[in-house]
Amino acid sequence: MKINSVAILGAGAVGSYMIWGLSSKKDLRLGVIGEGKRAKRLKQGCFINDQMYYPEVWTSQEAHNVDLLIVSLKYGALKPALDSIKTIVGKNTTVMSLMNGVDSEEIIGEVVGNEHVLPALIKVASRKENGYRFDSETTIGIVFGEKQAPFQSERVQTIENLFENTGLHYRTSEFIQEEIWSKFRLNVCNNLPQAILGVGVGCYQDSKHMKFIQEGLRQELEAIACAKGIDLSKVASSTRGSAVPAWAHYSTLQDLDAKRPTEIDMFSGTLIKMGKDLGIPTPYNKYTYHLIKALEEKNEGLFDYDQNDSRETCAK
Ligand SMILES: NC(=O)C1=CN([C@@H]2O[C@H](COP(=O)(O)OP(=O)(O)OC[C@H]3O[C@@H](n4cnc5c(N)ncnc54)[C@H](OP(=O)(O)O)[C@@H]3O)[C@@H](O)[C@H]2O)C=CC1
Ligand SMILES: CC(C)(CO)C(=O)C(=O)O
Repeated sequence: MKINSVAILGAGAVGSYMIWGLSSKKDLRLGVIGEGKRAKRLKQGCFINDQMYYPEVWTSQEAHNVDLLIVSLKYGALKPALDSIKTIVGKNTTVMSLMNGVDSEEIIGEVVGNEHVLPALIKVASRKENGYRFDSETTIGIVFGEKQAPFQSERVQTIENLFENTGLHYRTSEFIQEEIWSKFRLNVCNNLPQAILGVGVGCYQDSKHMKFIQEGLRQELEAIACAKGIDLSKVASSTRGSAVPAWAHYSTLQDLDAKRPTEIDMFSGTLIKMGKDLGIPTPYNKYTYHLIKALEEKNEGLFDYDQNDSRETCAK
């Protein structure tokens, strides 16, 4: 088996890493999904690390039964794109979601069948800056694998062959669910408190208060993982091996800074729902969820009160 065609749904920061790597692959049909204005823009090329790339631009129908579909959407765009994913996936399509969080695979699996979905995650720091930009050398890259044996399945080997000699960094894992949850822990514990305070990631080392909040989030997440049978001790700590400068802003803070909606529903929102189903209290996540939602409202101008606003709210 060989992969002859790959479609990328979400040609943003993560999608650009995949376009960059897979464009070097001879004999591969590489397309990005886009319709209307987005298609028009994508046809002008994708500017990545100071170079222009021209993947084909396909509608969902044109991409039907592609060998590999890579989903790299923001969480808020996933549900609106499910019809498109359903159209793209054919009998032979494998779907790999590189989205953060722990439920994109399940959401996609519900509409296309879980047998099409190969669980995965990506560790990359890619950002919108004169096109998209990342450091390919320091990128940890894609981790993927079967949920159960045989781990070296035909589709795993086929994807390894696809990524070979592309410059993409990748590895396979026999503990993919734990790997995904470990990345989730990294995001929930590091992205969220710093996003509320609006400071670099060094805050967890420099402030015992920030560390305290981080710990609260971590304990709730680990209790939920444990109740779901996810043994996080099976994978090395996801923070090990990736040096991050103290000033670094993870994606949630980047979203707030750019006045974009965050993916808080995918982080604390999912944990709150899971906690409710499992009878596990999640007060740190609830507080964090509502504060980040309120910061989104602040960005939308909800609290732009002015001196002429005559409404009275509470007593002095
Ligand atoms: N950025 C990073 O370094 C990392 C991000 N992640 C995760 O990866 C996921 C993607 O993030 P990121 O790449 O940063 O997000 P971006 O916003 O950069 O990219 C998402 C892309 O999806 C496109 N899109 C939205 N809806 C559709 C649709 N219906 N059809 C086709 N394209 C669509 C958007 O196009 P348009 O702009 O036209 O709306 C945009 O280009 C998130 O879950 C994130 O948490 C994981 C690791 C690192
Ligand atoms: C931590 C990082 C950069 C790792 O890929 C990420 O996922 C994020 O910023 O949300």
